[in-house]
Amino acid sequence: MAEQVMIRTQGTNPLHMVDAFDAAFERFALQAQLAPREAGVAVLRVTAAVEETWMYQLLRALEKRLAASAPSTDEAVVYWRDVDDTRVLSVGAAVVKQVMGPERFEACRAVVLGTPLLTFDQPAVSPRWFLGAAFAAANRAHPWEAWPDAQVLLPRWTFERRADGEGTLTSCFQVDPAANWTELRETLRAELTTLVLQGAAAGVPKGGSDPAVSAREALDAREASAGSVSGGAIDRGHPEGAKQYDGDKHYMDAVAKTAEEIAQGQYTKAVLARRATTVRPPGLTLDKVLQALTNRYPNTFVYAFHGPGAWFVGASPERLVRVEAGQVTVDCLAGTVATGADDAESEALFAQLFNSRKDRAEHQVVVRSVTETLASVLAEVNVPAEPSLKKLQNVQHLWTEVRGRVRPGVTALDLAARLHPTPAVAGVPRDVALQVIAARESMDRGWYAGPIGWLTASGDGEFAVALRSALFKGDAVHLYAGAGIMGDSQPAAELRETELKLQAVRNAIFEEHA
Ligand SMILES: C=C(O[C@H]1C=CC=C(C(=O)O)[C@@H]1O)C(=O)O
Repeated sequence: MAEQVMIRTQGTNPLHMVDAFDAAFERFALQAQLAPREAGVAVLRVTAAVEETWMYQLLRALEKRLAASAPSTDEAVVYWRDVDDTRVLSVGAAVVKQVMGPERFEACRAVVLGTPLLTFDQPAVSPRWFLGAAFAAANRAHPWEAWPDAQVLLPRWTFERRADGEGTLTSCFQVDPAANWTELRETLRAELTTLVLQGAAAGVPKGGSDPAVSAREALDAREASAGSVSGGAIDRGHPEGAKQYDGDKHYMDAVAKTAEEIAQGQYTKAVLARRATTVRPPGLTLDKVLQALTNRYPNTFVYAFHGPGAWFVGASPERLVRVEAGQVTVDCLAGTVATGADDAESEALFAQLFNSRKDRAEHQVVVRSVTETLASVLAEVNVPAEPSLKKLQNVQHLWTEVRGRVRPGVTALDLAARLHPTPAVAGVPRDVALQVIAARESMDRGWYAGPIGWLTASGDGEFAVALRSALFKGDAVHLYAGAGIMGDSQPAAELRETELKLQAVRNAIFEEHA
């Protein structure tokens, strides 16, 4: 039996999760049979020591498994790490809905609020639903073919670890009054055991560490260790892969034309983005990329969403909205300058940014629009008089944190749907900016600059704007970045700015070559 096998780890034996879950399941099944209810999704949560290393290793094993399956396989896997350093890894789906069309957020909301959840815990457990969405509901094009306009997901397994080390395992699964509890228990137990062992096995340091080693082999290999995440070797022969820019000249022409129209007073602001495609270094695993992103950009949301044949990965500095117990927080992020070689240079550069008329105007457009959008749905809105600094490893931004109190019944998703797309990624007026973007970018943004994050049926949740992101598809990595264009924008400067932003993910990919 799995629980009798010693899995040697640096921390806690991850198999304890199976026993904790099993005991909770037994209690749940008993209560459910005593108090039969309608069909719905059962929610079980147990306290569990979820090791960070094990999470990365499980992700590595899952990536390997998904790469070996059909290219269209869109099995749900989400990694999410927030600015408070809570890390979440979810696998599988109890409920998943992919939505196309402009009513996508309403459709997702209906799924979340309309799914009956069964829990006997007090207070009731309100599990995280993950949601990811494209920048625009549009015909998807390369490299986003087959990706939905939005996807909402109630994971089957969610492993969570907070910064203070507290961890939980949450399981969601369909039940009905006629459920065969014995069978269900066996099925879930076997699934969880496989996941736990896949995570442990991905760290086995035997002869080059093959993450594909199966759970069964891991059981046999009693030496299994959940130790270091040394990962696959990166081909040092390709320092930056075959770098290929999809049209620098095209981008600068688009900026020039847009700035001219803005200077003529046709509209106020538009954010133009571009894509750069690079070759994925052979042997590079996503867990390494996520670790590198977290180390480099600790004050960002680090994420990985698995979708049809690809992974959407990034480290976003911008919170679209957070709702927690009625408190709302929204980031306004716009206005960018490079980080200097040392603190003094960084401060001097930030002072330039702070005093730049163009950047302050670009920033203020976002603050005004966000404040106006929130005014009608929040009971109270607080806006600092001046922007402050959001400093990242490679860039610095003007940042205003808007706070408020939500009116009853308004959810994090409602606010995200209203705010998206903010002028930090679209422009002002919104409809004109969206037309300019569609006409000038000549690419599909896909999920870049869309809202990604989580919500619960009780209305809490947190969404980031999916910036500093890349789509990992086959051996290609498609990186995305944009810049806010104003009437006095200089094409070469905006190109440089997007280049700095593209480096966020590129540097994490190639850091092994530094
Ligand atoms: C559109 C992006 O950044 C936004 C967020 C911060 C600063 C921005 C800027 O200065 O243009 C953008 O509004 C991106 O990273 O692709």
